[in-house]
Amino acid sequence: MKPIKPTIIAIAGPSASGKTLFAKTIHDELIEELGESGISIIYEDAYYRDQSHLSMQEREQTNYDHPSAFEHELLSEHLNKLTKNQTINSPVYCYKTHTRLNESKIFSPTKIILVEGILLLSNKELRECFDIKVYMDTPLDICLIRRIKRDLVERNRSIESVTNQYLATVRPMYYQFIEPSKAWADIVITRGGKNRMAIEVIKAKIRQLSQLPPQQ
Ligand SMILES: Nc1ncnc2c1ncn2[C@@H]1O[C@H](COP(=O)(O)OP(=O)(O)O)[C@@H](O)[C@H]1O
Ligand SMILES: O=c1ccn([C@@H]2O[C@H](COP(=O)(O)O)[C@@H](O)[C@H]2O)c(=O)[nH]1
Repeated sequence: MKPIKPTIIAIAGPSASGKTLFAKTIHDELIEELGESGISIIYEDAYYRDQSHLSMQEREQTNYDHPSAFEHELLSEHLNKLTKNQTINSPVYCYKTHTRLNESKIFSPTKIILVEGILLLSNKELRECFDIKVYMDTPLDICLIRRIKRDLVERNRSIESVTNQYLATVRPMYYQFIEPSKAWADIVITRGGKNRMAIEVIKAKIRQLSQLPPQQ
């Protein structure tokens, strides 16, 4: 029997808008039903360019909110392979050292692939890989509060480094690249990663797609 072509769903939007929480909630609530080969998540952040050739001071100056910080060409190559039911070796990124780890993650195609990241809809090649494009439209001030809390606890940051980075790059790049990319979205979600109705709507669509017979 011919394997089903994976359906790729992008979840884009500003940093700390709830993309990860939204994707993980959908994944965790469907994994038992769909099984390991049914649904998985890929993170755009894993495709930040390696910076091990730079000093720590130089890495701290990088604009991580500009499209050039990502190896989008590798991500679109990987998504194209997955749609052909090929396995990929996904990079692993570390926020604390701002580098890729010396390891990769073997990632096998699943029927549904959720891809989450800030700049997924800003890149034409990537957009062409997505079957459904979702944008988390959480107000920027709410995102900032959540980002401060998260980055202090999970990403080894000080309040000063989070606020400096926010003013220097996060906020301007949001207005230049992320907010305009909303125009490409099929579905715009308000109120972040806990919007229960939005979670249920996407789950229902995934269930419907998962029941389709193999394509001829
Ligand atoms: N609706 C919400 N209410 C409260 N906290 C939330 C909500 N959505 C997300 N968060 C929290 O905000 C932080 C950032 O969310 P996250 O999903 O990591 O955002 P993103 O992946 O868009 O950067 C996390 O600590 C998460 O648990
Ligand atoms: O080394 C790094 C890499 C990324 N960032 C920041 O992360 C966010 C994107 O991740 P989210 O999970 O969507 O928040 C982006 O805004 C970068 O500024 C970083 O600080 N350091």
